[in-house]
Amino acid sequence: MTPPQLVVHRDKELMAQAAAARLITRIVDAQAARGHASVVLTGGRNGNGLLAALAAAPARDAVDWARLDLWWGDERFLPEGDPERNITQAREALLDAVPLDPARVHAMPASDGPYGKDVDEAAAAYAAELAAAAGPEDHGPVPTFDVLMLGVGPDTHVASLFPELPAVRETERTVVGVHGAPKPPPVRVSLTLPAIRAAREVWLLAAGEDKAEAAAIALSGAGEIQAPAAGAYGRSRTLWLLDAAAASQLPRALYPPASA
Ligand SMILES: O=C(O)[C@H](O)[C@@H](O)[C@H](O)[C@H](O)COP(=O)(O)O
Repeated sequence: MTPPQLVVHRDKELMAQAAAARLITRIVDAQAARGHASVVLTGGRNGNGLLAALAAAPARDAVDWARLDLWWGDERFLPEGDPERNITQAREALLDAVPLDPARVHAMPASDGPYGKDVDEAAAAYAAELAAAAGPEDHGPVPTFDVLMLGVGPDTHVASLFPELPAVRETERTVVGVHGAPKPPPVRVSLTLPAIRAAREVWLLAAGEDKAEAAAIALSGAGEIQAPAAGAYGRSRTLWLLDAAAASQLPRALYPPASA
């Protein structure tokens, strides 16, 4: 497990801009090193705020968008094009504005897609797509994502892994169907903790006072079943990107003195 590093920004706007700049650099570096990059997107306001900031950043043109694979950490199991689907929101915030290769945009299945209402089938299909994209250099049935982003819920959930629900206990499968999520909609598709941990870098985004308790709990040694965010870490880096409000309840020993 890579111990979390914390970066605290003054407010959520600055956090989104700085994270967008960081993501551009990370993608450009990965493309220079390996010819392509892979990023896992998250739903939620913070993730979409980052994408909108990226859309507005002039440096976005430094990215070779056609050599970028996009995956999702979770999806709300709703019909294609539903405004509540994470991909619909990501398209609006950024994806429609950049020249991506559609074959590299790995949407999670919709509830009116080939698996119909069967969310478990849909999850298995996404797991198969991930496995097909993994190469011999990867460590298992999931590609080594360059950056995997996660919003953090006030209850410490990440992706659609909610405290104590079966999905957060999954140790074998890489993608699961989620039933009865406390955040609407109740039916979702989610990467599991083992899939999340295949990433080189995991970035957790938390802004606002309603995230302060969750950040403090997850960063104070809580167990991952009770606090899923505590179980989200990357192979080489785990980065918490916070605004000052979300950092306000962190134990003093953790709070980076030079920031905010
Ligand atoms: O589908 C979703 O809702 C998410 O992927 C979810 O895990 C989200 O990232 C958090 O709930 C934080 O959301 P906010 O950034 O809006 O607080």
